[in-house]
Amino acid sequence: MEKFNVCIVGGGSTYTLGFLKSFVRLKEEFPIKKLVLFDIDGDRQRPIGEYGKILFKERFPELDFSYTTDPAEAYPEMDFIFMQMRAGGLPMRRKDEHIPLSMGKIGQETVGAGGMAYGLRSCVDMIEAVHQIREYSPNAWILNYSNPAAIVAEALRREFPDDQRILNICDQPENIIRSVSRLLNVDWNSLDPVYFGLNHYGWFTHIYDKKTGEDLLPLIRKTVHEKGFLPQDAEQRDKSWLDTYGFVQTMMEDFPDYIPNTYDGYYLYPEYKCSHLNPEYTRADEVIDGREKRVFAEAAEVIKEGKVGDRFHAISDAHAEMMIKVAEAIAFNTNQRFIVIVKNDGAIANLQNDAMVEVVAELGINGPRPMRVGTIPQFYYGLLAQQVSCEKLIVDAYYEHSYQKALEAFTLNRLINDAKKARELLDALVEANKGQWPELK
Ligand SMILES: NC(=O)c1ccc[n+]([C@@H]2O[C@H](COP(=O)([O-])OP(=O)(O)OC[C@H]3O[C@@H](n4cnc5c(N)ncnc54)[C@H](O)[C@@H]3O)[C@@H](O)[C@H]2O)c1
Ligand SMILES: O=P(O)(O)OC[C@H]1O[C@H](O[C@H]2[C@H](O)[C@@H](O)[C@@H](O)O[C@@H]2CO)[C@H](O)[C@@H](O)[C@@H]1O
Ligand SMILES: [Mn+2]
Repeated sequence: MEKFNVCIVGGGSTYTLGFLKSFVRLKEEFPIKKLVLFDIDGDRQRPIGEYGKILFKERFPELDFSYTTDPAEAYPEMDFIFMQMRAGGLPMRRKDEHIPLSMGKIGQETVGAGGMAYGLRSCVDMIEAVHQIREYSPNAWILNYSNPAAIVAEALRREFPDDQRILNICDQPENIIRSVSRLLNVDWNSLDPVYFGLNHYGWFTHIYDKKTGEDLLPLIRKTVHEKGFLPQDAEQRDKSWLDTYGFVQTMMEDFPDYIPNTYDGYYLYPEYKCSHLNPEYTRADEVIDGREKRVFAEAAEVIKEGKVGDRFHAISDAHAEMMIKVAEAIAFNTNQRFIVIVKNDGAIANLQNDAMVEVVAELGINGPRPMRVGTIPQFYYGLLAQQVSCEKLIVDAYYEHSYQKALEAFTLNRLINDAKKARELLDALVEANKGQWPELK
C-alpha cells in the first residue's frame, strides 16, 4: 500500500499531540512513512518533537519522524502538509480578544475586530509559508485550518489562483453534527447534512438519516427545545465552550428554520454576547492557563519518564482524526463527504461567485466536488453578503496596504457596525500589531 510523507506546520501547536496519537491510531487507514514537525519557535517545537520520538518508538517504530525549525528540512518531498500555525501566537490572540472588549466590542479569536486583526497577520504569514512550501514540494496537498480560515482562504485564493491543491477546512460543522448525534443518541456517521455559509458563519438546512432519507431537523429542533445543546465531548470542555454550545438553543428559538453554527451567536446577538464576555479574562487566557499548560506538562512528563504509556489512551481527538480522514479521502480517492471551504461558483446561487463559502463536498484525489444548496433566503443572504464584503475588504487591505479598506471592513462588520468605533478599534489594533501587519497607509 502507498505510504505518504506528511509535514505539520505549527508543529508546536497545542493540537499536535492529538495529531501524533491520531497518526498512530489511523496508521492502517492513512499510512505514513515520514512525518516532520515544523515550527518557527524552537522552544515550543522541541518538547512536542521529543514527545513524538518517544511515542513513535513505542507504537510506530518504522515511521521516519523528525522535527525542525528549518523549512529546507521540513518541506521537500512532501505529499500532505497540515497547516495549523497561529500567526502571532496565543499572546496576540489575547490582545485580539482583550483590546476590543476593553473598548466595548466583542473580542474573539476569529470573528469581529479580533478576527480581522488575526486575519491580517495570517495573510502575511500564510502567504509566505505557502510560497516556501511550493519551492520544495510543488505538488503537495496543503490542508489549511489555520485561522481565521475564511480570511486565509480568500487570501490564498487570490495569491495562488491556479493552485488546485490547497484545501481550507474547519472542524466546527463536523463538531456540530457529532453534537447532534449525541443529542439523538445515534452514530454521527449515520447523519447526512446539508450546510451553507462562510467559515464560522453557517447553517444546516437539513440533517438526513443516511439510511432512510428522513430529515431529522424537526426532531432535532424539538429535542434542542426540550434538552438544550451540548458539545459531543462535553466532559472534556471548559465552561465557556459549554455556554457557546448551549446558546444554540436560544438561536433555534428565535430562528427555528435551520441549525446554526455555534459562531453565528456572535453575529446575531453582538450586544448580548459582548455583555457576557469578561474583558479581564477571555478564552485566550483560559487556553493559556488550561490546554497549553496541560499539553506542555504532558510533554515534560513523558520526556522525564521516557515513555508515553497509558497517556496514549487518555483522550480521543476528533479534530485531528477529521483532518487525517480528509487526507485519507484525497489520498485514496474515497469521495467521502466533508464540509469544506471552496470558491462559491454557484454553490450558493444568490451569492457572488468569488466568495469563499463552506458547503458539503465529495472529496477525492481531484479535490472537492461541492454540492449546490440553491438560493438561500433573504435574511441569510443579507448576513452573508455583508460578511463576504468584510472579509474581502480585509484581504484588499493586506494587498493594497490600505488603511481605508481596513476601515471599511471594520465599519461593515456586524460586530462593530459604526464608523467611529471602527476607527478607534482599528487604530488600537494597528498599534498592537506593529511589525506583524503590513504597514497600512
Ligand atoms: N479551523 C479549525 O477547525 C481549527 C481547529 C483548531 C485549531 N485551529 C487553528 O490551529 C492553529 C493552532 O492553534 P493552537 O491553539 O494550537 O495555537 P498555538 O499557538 O498553540 O500553536 C500554533 C503554533 O504555530 C506556530 N507558528 C506561528 N507562526 C508560524 C509560522 N509562520 N510558521 C510555522 N509555525 C508558526 C507557533 O509557534 C505555535 O507553536 C490556530 O490557527 C487555530 O486557530 C483551527
Ligand atoms: O478556543 P479554543 O482554542 O479552544 O478553540 C478554538 C477553535 O474552536 C473550533 O474548533 C474546535 C477544536 O478544533 C476542537 O479541538 C475543540 O477544542 O473544540 C473546538 C470547538 O468545537 C473552531 O473550529 C476552530 O477554528 C477554533 O480555532
Ligand atoms: Mn474553525
